[in-house]
Parts: sequence; C-alpha cells; structure tokens
Amino acid sequence: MPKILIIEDDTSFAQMLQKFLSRNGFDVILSSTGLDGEKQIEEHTLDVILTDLRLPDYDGIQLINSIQDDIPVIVMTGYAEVQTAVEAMKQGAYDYVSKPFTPDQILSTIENALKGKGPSTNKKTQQENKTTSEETLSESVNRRGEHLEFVSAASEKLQQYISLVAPTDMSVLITGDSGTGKEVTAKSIHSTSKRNKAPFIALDCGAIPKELAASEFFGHLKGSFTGAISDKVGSFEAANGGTLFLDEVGNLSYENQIQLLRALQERKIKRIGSNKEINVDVRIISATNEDLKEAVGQGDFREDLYHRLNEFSLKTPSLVNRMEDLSIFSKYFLSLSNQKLNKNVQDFNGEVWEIFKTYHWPGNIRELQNVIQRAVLLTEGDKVISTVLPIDMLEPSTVENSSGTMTKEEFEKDQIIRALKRTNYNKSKAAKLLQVTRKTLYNRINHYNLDF
Ligand SMILES: Nc1ncnc2c1ncn2[C@@H]1O[C@H](COP(=O)(O)OP(=O)(O)OP(=O)(O)O)[C@@H](O)[C@H]1O
Repeated sequence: MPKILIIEDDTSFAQMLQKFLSRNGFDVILSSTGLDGEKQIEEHTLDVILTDLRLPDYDGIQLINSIQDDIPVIVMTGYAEVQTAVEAMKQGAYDYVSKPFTPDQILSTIENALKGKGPSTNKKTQQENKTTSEETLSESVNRRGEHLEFVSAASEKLQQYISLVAPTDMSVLITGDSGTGKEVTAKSIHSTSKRNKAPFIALDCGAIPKELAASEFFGHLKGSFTGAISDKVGSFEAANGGTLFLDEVGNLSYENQIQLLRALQERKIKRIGSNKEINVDVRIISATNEDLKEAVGQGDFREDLYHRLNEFSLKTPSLVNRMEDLSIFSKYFLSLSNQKLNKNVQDFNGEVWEIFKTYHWPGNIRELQNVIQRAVLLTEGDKVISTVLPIDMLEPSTVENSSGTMTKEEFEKDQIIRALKRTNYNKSKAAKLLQVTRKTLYNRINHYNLDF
C-alpha cells in the first residue's frame, strides 16, 4: 500500500483528505507542522509527500529544500499562489495542485507521481475546473463546519456578493446597522479569500484616541513618545499578507485619514520613531454604520480615502429584512447558549416565536443572540416561555406619529430616548439595554442631535 505523508495545518481539511485517500487504497500519515513533517520523513518510508505551501513554522519551499530523499513532493496552494508554486517546482517539487481541488485532480496527480510520470502541464484546465459545479474538497469541509444555511433572499444576495468579491483583492466597504454581522461578513470574506492562511486583524477605529491611531496602524519603537515603553507592531504589519478590518472607519480623525490614505497608496509604512520603510501587502475591509457618503459631503471624511476603501461595497441586512432566517438564527443561538451555560433548553414556545416574529429587533442579530442567551439562563423547563424575555419586547412602543405609523428612524430615536430615560441618562447602561456598543450609542445620539 503506497504511503503518503500530508503536511497541512488545516486539520479538518487534512483529515478529510486522509479519509478520502485511505478509501482509495493509500496509507496516510498526517502532520500539521514543517518540523513534525521532517520527523515523519525520517521515520517512515514514504512514496509521496503532499504539503501545504504555508505552514505555521515553515514555508513549503523551505521544506522541499530540506528533503534529501528522492520522494515526489506535491504542493497544495491557494489559487493565487501560482507564482510560489512555480518556485516550488523549480526547487524540486514534483507538481502542485491549487485549492480547492476536486478528488479526481488530487488522485490523478498522486498516481502520476507514483508512476514517475511528468507533472500535469495543463494548469489552466485545473483552474477552470474549480469553477464548475463539481463538489470540491474544501467546499465540503466548509459545509461540515459551523456554516448556517440561510434561506432569505437578503442573505442569499449577501452571500453572492461575498463569494464574488472574496477571491479578488478589492477593498470592501461594509455598511449596515449595528449588530447586523459586519464583522462576521468581513471574516467570511477573508476566510474564503486567497489570504486566508495569513492573519485577519480587526481594528476598532471608533475606540482608539486619535493621538494613538498612528501607533495602532503602524506600530512604534520603544521611547518614540511618552508611554511607548516597548516596541509595538502595528496592525498593518500584523496583517501583512492578510486582511485588515477597520471597524467604525467613519470615526477616524482627519489627520488619521491622511495617514491611512498614504499607507494605502504607498503600500509602505514606517513605525513611529523609525526611518525604516516596511512593505506591506494588506487587503482592507472597512465597516461603518454611518452614512460615509454624507460624511464626505459634509467634509468630515476624505473623498479620496472613501473611494480607496470603497472599491466594492455591500450592505448587511437588518434582521427585520431577513426574517425568514429568524428560526435558523434562533435555533443556532439556542444551541450555543445551551453549550455555553451547560443547559438543555429544547425550544421556544409558540408565544415566544410569535413575539420574535413581530418584534422590531433594533439591535439586530446581536440583540437576538443576547435575548436568547438571557432566556436560556432564566429558563427552568425545556422550553423558553415569554416571561423570561426582556420587558421591552413584551411592551412594544405605543408612540406613533400623526399618520399613525413610525419610520425606522423615528422608531430608533424613540428607543434611544426611552432607554436613556429608563437608565437615568446613564449612557453605558442605556447602550447595554439597547444591546449596542457605547460608541454606537454616541454616534446615534449625535446623528439625531439629541441633547443629552
Ligand atoms: N451570520 C452569522 N452567523 C452567526 N452569528 C452571527 C452572524 N452574523 C452576526 N452574528 C452574531 O451577531 C453578533 C453581531 O455581529 P457583528 O459583531 O459582526 O456585527 P456588527 O455589524 O459588526 O456590529 P457593530 O456595528 O455593533 O460593530 C455577533 O455576536 C455575531 O457572532
């Protein structure tokens, strides 16, 4: 039975590949680091090595160089790493396969390697195959993971946009109300992009004081300013090769906007206090729940930066615009909360489902998650009943305008005023009650010109 060593740090993918190859008559050993891979190579008589190009401790090329024996090495690459794959072949790799690959592709590459045939030459066909409807190995891994199958038209559209933009290097601006999943969306773009082996770094621009923003972006050297007690790596450097997520990007000061723009244009940064330029290759995804276009119009946000950040934009739908997904989310959060709180609540009773369906969900998915977690904690039986829901959900707003209805904006403003009154104008408590962050509450108070 031919023996194959798979060196891959994505363990679920490696296990799936192992299962598949075992079923096809191979004896498969797994290794998740370059170092361990080398050890396995010494200990076993191998027929083929299958290695990822990017490993936590090595890059695949380093590994190929260190293999003395004449064992064919097949490298597995992300789909935009063809250049590196070609380099790997120059260094002695037998062939490469681009992820996602189909079972047939990997099998025939391995069989060719075993027969001592030359590598496949038609890489273009391999690239094209990826876009066919055939089930690919890595797609099935995703399906087995924590992937929720949403059904609403709004989520289908969002998913389409994510799939469309993820493989590109375009900067993406995500807009949407608080708690609608902007960060989740950014992570999803990153994890389905060719950068997914490199870091995803999130920076909350709304939470950093403007004097410290440059240091957060670019890092600093020890002693470069008061308080710089040690060297610091900035977010750009930390995200090198990967994705930098700038949350609440609209909150950046004008000066910080200029610094950010310069770094994006030049693709180089300098740590504060250093003259050394560092090249950075970072994809930017930003998010805002403000109207950045309006901010541009008012001169609060630089138009050139806006266009840099907004090569592609998408909007995360509010929960009321994707109510068909409500039960999927609810069941998912119920099971998460059970796990977290060590409970075994089975379901929501009919009345609770009715309340869920008619409530406005101003805090969107985050609010739903919090409501369910609280309810699970308070539930003693096996079904959530309405008495464990927050009182606000049971007493819907009765304030109406002259035409008898409220616009979404009026409703939100009304909710903010109520929350502030209920908490004696304590903004932290009001933010908690509204299930939004403090900075979001401040933004909304400014937006509505509320004088508190
Ligand atoms: N598709 C999803 N699947 C599972 N959980 C989700 C999903 N979308 C959002 N959530 C959950 O909802 C909460 C809010 O999501 P997230 O932080 O991404 O929203 P946001 O729009 O970035 O919020 P904010 O504007 O307040 O920063 C998180 O706890 C997240 O785990």
